[in-house]
Amino acid sequence: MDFVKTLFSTNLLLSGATAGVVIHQVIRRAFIDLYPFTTTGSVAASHWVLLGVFYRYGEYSFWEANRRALTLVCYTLVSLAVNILVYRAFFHRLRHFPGPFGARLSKFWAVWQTVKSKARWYQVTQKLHEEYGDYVRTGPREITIGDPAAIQLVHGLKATVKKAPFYAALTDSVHTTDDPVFHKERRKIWDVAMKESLADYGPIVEEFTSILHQQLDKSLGQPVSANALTKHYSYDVISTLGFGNSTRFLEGETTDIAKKVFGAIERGVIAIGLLLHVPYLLTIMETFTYKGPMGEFNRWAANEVDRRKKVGNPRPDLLGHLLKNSTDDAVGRQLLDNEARMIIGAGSDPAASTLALLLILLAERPEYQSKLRTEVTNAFENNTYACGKQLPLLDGIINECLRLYPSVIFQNQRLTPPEGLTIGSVYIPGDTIVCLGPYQQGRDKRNFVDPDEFIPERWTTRPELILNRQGFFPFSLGYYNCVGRTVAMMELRSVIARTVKDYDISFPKGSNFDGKDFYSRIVDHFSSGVPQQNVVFTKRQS
Ligand code: HEM
Repeated sequence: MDFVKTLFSTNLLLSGATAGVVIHQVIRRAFIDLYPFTTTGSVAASHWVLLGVFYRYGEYSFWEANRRALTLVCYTLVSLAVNILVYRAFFHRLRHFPGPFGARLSKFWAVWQTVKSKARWYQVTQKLHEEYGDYVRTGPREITIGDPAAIQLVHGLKATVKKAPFYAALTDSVHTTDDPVFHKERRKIWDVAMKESLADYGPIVEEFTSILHQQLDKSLGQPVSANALTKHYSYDVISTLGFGNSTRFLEGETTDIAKKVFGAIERGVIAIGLLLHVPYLLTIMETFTYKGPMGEFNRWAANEVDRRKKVGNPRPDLLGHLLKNSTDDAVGRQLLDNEARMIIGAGSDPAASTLALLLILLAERPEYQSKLRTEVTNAFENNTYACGKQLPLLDGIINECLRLYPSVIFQNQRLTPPEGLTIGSVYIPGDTIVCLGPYQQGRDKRNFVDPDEFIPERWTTRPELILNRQGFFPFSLGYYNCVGRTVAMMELRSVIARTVKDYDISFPKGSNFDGKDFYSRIVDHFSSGVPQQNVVFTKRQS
């Protein structure tokens, strides 16, 4: 009975309802969801404070004081939730933007759409643009933009936006930070590291392409997984460029630890694809999985940093530069561990996806293999090819692959400055997350003629098929663009040029490859996940 009396106490009900209104007004513009532990801690702390107040100043037993404190906290939370939902639905500064009703209320709507679309959020946003236009509200404080006029304002060098809270949800690195000052300082170090070693990276990339070919020679005429082959290649290359220590996947001499680590990365990116809509869950996941599924990866990266510190490296590597430029304390050490993981995560998956797609696109189009072969053969000097070298059709094929299927398919979320952002006649209020991605722009009729068609000539002999070149930014743009772009292009050029020169690429006999179905199954987990596909390599007579 006491319990029922407490539960229906008018005083508690009114106090809770009022507290909900007040708290909502205070936190309305803040990203409290970025601090899940502080938020949960504050709720728990408020229960204990209220218990103390009721016990000390009210004439209640401990258990009654506890009941009243709990009831008041619950009423406050319910009132807060109602306030938040009503405000988001009808009074929010983004209320004039069209979009599905559920998206106004919570980002869990986007999580649900991701689940329903089998991790193809990029297809969901594409449909939303068709239904609602260029500016669609995809979250309580999020707008997805399809308007090409916004590209430079969101990603260009003069953009006033910064990285969105998603980036701050993960541990600090050059990529995962929303602090522009920290990013600028750290990015300078990465840029110098890349620039100083570029000439040394070329021969390393070529060496691994030779190893890849040695492996192909062992399985000529047999089905080979394009996904596994390119993943092994990109892991081996990036672990050597990054740490001076190849994972040796291509040669099949890898360790169990490396296998476990890279299995953990694959599971990790799937979780990121789902949870990037709710960054606070990413923070929680990262905290609790340090010793869990991703723990193996974290420990491996930390060991690599230790090993690299001890042994030095006669070959130039990225970590060597970062070591020289990080403080020798706990903060510097943590940053190095985070960036060691970054090197592998950012450096392997996107390059592997693009390489796999290039092999599949070429297997589908033997006519491009023969055109490319002519171009590449003429570019060989003394029987060698320098992967830094641009070739028109080769780069056209790579560009067309990245335009149609960008391997970082994430919409590069940004946050508008407090004064907001104006694009033509559209005003987006301050502190809004804006999403503008390479997939949607690459497929836009305002940027490309026949945008869904694979036409490499638009980059060579048919420039009239490109209406707005700015619509092509698979490596992003501006200050936050890809630091590894040149290395990535070296890998793509080296593998594709040399493979097409020496091999015919085809699908296994009787496989009836259905391109429309295959490409529609590409999934979106920050980088793109390419469905499993076998290809066959046949050696050409030189
Ligand atoms: C085909 C291959 C690749 C593609 C398509 C690609 C694409 C991108 C894109 C779109 C971004 C911006 C992401 C964002 O704004 O959240 C990015 C950032 C980044 N990429 Fe790449 N990338 C590739 C390969 C590489 C390689 C080989 C490395 C080498 C380590 C690398 C390192 C990075 C880093 C460190 C960043 C963060 C840069 C910053 O925030 O300042 N990427 N990449």
